[in-house]
Amino acid sequence: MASSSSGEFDLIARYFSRPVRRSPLGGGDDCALLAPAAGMQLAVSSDMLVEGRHFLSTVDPASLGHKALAVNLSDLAACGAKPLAFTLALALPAMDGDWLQRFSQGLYALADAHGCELVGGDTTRGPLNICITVFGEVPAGQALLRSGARAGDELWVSGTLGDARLALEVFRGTAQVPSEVFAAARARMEGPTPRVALGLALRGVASSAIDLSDGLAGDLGHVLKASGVGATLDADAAAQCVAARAQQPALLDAAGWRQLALAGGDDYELAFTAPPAAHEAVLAAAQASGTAATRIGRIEAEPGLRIVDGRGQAIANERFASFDHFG
Ligand SMILES: Nc1ncnc2c1ncn2[C@@H]1O[C@H](COP(=O)(O)OP(=O)(O)OP(=O)(O)O)[C@@H](O)[C@H]1O
Ligand SMILES: Cc1ncc(C[n+]2csc(CCOP(=O)(O)O)c2C)c(N)n1
Ligand SMILES: [Mg+2]
Repeated sequence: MASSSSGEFDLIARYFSRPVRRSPLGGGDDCALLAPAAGMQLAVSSDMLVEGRHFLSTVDPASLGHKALAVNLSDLAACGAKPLAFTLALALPAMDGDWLQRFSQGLYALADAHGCELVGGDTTRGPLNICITVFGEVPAGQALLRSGARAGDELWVSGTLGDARLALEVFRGTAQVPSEVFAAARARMEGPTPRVALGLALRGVASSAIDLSDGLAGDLGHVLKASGVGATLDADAAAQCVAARAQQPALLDAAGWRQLALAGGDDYELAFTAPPAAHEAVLAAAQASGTAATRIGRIEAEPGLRIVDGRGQAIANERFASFDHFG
């Protein structure tokens, strides 16, 4: 039922009603209409951001708008899907024009960069909460899945790991780092880059993929389970992917860097597998998409995740717990 004030509809009209060009119908009716091209499947994913749990109340609203969409686009990237459209469900404690202006700026900037149109949503009063559903398209049967890893495949990760967690620990007061290290880590925490171009380039190359949100070790476990395989993961190779390490190598010891890389969370990178014969094709996909790709292990027939150090020795005395809302 409509609210008694017209504020809700003014808000939607002012901040979230740009005309759509690629979809047959955007917001304003009871449903939006999408028209994926012939032969394409729709890829659909939802991610919610809750104040205090996914972001701090002090975050710049433009960053929040960016991140709310980025974490969703990251799921499309993991499936090798091309972004088409998204919906935005928003609970707001109050009507704050300045906040909404900046939030929508950050949101639309990333949406425009990916040709992904806002086609509808829902707006209500309540504790600050942002839920986006993205729709992408992928040629039928070509989506990258968690279930495709095979024994003998190489295991790869894109970009950098652990820096978002480092920034979170600084905000929590449990870590102290030089200001330039904090600035870079904070940018990764508040402004992740969804690896959409890499996901597209990995279609037909990667055997499986997942995006990393809860932490590499835990998220990799989903791939292993879905694929019915195991893996050996070189924790020190993964730990080389922490960008802060290049800036400040002595900040942590080897175990500390491994913790950030394997159990940091909030990375929004892709972990993916590919047969050794596709090694050069993976490097070409990484180069074509302007994203680093690092080999961090191998898929094996024996179930379970075996975490080793750079010399191949088992690491048994470190726990790599992934983020769990109810854990
Ligand atoms: N409330 C729900 N109802 C139905 N399915 C759900 C629900 N919550 C999660 N799922 C499904 O469970 C799976 C795991 O959900 P999760 O939110 O952890 O996704 P993810 O991609 O692994 O992580 P992230 O949300 O960080 O992207 C997904 O396939 C998701 O669609
Ligand atoms: C204030 C604050 N506290 C903690 C975190 C870390 N964090 C929250 S949810 C999540 C996993 C992905 O979420 P989901 O599984 O819901 O998609 C991570 C790593 C943060 N970013 N901000
Ligand atoms: Mg995901």
